[in-house]
Amino acid sequence: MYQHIVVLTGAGISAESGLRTFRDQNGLWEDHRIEDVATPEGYARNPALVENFYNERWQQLKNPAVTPNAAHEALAQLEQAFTGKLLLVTQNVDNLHERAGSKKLLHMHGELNKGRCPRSGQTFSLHEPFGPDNGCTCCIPAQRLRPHIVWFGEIPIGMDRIHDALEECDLFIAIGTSGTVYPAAGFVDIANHHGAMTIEVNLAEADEHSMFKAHYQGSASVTLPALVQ
Ligand SMILES: CC(C)NC(=O)[C@H](Cc1c[nH]c2ccccc12)NC(=O)[C@H](CCCC/N=C(/NCCC(=O)O)S[C@H]1O[C@H](COP(=O)(O)OP(=O)(O)OC[C@H]2O[C@@H](n3cnc4c(N)ncnc43)[C@H](O)[C@@H]2O)[C@@H](O)[C@H]1O)NC(=O)OCc1ccccc1
Repeated sequence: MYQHIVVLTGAGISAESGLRTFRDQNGLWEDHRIEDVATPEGYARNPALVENFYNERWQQLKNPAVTPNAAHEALAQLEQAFTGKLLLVTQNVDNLHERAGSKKLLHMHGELNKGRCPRSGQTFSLHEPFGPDNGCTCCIPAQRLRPHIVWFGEIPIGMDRIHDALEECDLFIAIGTSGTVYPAAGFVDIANHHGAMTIEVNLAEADEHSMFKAHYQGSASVTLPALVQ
């Protein structure tokens, strides 16, 4: 059977845990302009606006009602049970995968509960909201921590490791992602190009131009446990 699996997840896998997606109805981009809150230029223009955007999402993630769902758990169980190579690449900045027990995990777009020193690049766990008084401990004077998030126009994290895995994998599964943002949206092409089986799991029906060899329509928390058991 399969020897090397790469899984890619998007906001859809966390929707049933109560976290908003970006582009669905009532998505984050409905009441926030990408240019203002998810670009380095927007941050330079108005850091407080961007900090509010991430502080709100950080507070929501700390809400005890927000917990990993059956889809997160199914991936953690797959990692435990699978004897081959596996890499879980997430575009999500929430920590629901690691809270479900996933370890072979790469946050290609950063993490909500981390801040980064704009001068040294060092990251710090977030213990208080972003703001003018929340500075690094690696510089004198302390630098205002910026969200450890990959914004539009910035290079995603771990691209070499991801490319190596995509070129070797024999199974690529994409879960709860709209496939609208690159380079993540191009991973299926790389996997196909190397002869891998490519599967999409999404609430929406398959797009007619889909590059995936198989499509499972349904909610991640129902479809994924059935698929990976
Ligand atoms: C808009 C788009 C066209 N623009 C880009 O792609 C840009 C520019 C670009 C680069 N290459 C290109 C090529 C062509 C055109 C444009 C470009 N890309 C970049 O700027 C990237 C950086 C992009 C990262 C931006 N940051 C994010 N997130 C962090 C922020 C934050 O979280 O605040 S992107 C953000 O949107 C992306 C898409 O979101 P999804 O997760 O897919 O969520 P969405 O709401 O869209 O969809 C939800 C899906 O789930 C489904 N669903 C819902 N509920 C469920 C459910 N219950 N069960 C199952 N499925 C469900 C829905 O049906 C839907 O399909 C994700 O990546 C997400 O992280 N950087 C870069 O390219 O650097 C250079 C480079 C690259 C490689 C190597 C060297 C240099």
